[in-house]
Amino acid sequence: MKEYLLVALALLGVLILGGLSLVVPRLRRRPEPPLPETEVDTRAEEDLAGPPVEAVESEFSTGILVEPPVVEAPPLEVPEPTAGRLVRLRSRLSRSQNALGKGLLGLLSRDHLDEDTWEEIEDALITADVGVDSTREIVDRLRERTRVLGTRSATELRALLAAELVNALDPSLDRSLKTTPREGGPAVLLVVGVNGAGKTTTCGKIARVLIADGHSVTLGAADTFRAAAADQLQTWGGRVGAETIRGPEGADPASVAFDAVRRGIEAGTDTVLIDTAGRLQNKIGLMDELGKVKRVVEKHGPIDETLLILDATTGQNGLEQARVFTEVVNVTGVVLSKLDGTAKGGIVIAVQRKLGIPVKLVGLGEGADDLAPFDPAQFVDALLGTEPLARDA
Ligand SMILES: Nc1nc2c(ncn2[C@@H]2O[C@H](COP(=O)(O)OP(=O)(O)OP(=O)(O)O)[C@@H](O)[C@H]2O)c(=O)[nH]1
Repeated sequence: MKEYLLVALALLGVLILGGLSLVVPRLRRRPEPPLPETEVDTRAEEDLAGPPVEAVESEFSTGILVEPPVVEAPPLEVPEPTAGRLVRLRSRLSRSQNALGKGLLGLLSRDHLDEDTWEEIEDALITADVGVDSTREIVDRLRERTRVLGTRSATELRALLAAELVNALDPSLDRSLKTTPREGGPAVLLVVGVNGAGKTTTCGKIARVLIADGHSVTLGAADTFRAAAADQLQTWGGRVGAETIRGPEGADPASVAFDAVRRGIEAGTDTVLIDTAGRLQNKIGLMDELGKVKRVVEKHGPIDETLLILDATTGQNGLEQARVFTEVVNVTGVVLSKLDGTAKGGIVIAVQRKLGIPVKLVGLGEGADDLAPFDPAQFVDALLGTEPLARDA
């Protein structure tokens, strides 16, 4: 019995060894799976493998990494610096320069400044939309100074005229934009004005001005009346990397404005810029809507700056509309858009004088960087077509 057991065990051992010798070479010969070559193969493998895990470099790494396809975002634009823009864009004031500057300088070059000439000077200023009161003041001062100083040469007269125009623009006014963030929150800028004045375009340009000056910006598309306005604003923002907060068409502008400021706080942006709708049929409607936007935004904190966009080509008519806005919101600065499209650059003087609010920026074209910080002396030089040195002489 014992012998049978030993023989059976020996046979079993032989069988096991024989079986192994058949299986092991096959395992050794088994080919490596092919490396994925196409994106489709890779995707299929990834699908089987489950969610992707971070690649870890190890001794087992094949060294072949298959990069995911790269979707190229359009490169962000770098807006032009704002310093010196008015000087660079001075040729855009050529219409006004031809009508006002050349005319005035021609009159002042006459040999004899008689009563008729002074009247013609007055007419030229009034035609250029300087406004009757401002014109009288400018001409009276100019006459007085000419008499006292005994000025005769055309160059001296030009310098005196330039000085009076600068004086009428009150160079002491603070024209800086209040864009420095407050503690715990961004600075908030509200942009108001009638429809077509160039609000959305100017909002986009202001965002670029701020970004050029090193600020981060969140845009609020609270002009929910015109669906395209939000698209337009988003396109402006996208070009310089500013996020745009928008609501559905016809949404409550106040809630969009509120969300934009909240987003600005969360994202830690420096400035929130809110575009509003101006398409309101009457003063009551305007008061209601803008008043609500203001109240709701102020739940986050005070509004730092309210900019009124005025179309320079509407001249004195625009001033009446402007007054309505100043009654509803506390306008802290005026942006005169489309100054390139008028021969009546004198409107800048009238606007400031009538509204008592500084012109802070001027629009000088449809290009993205055609918005310049306003500077009275540079503006007058551009308007008269004189070089700064001639005025200072
Ligand atoms: N030439 C010139 N055109 C300008 C200037 N600023 C704005 N525009 C043009 O004015 C037109 C109206 O501008 P929008 O920004 O759409 O005006 P809006 O006030 O937002 O209009 P609504 O959204 O309808 O209320 C556009 O064709 C702008 O390109 C400027 O400084 N110069």
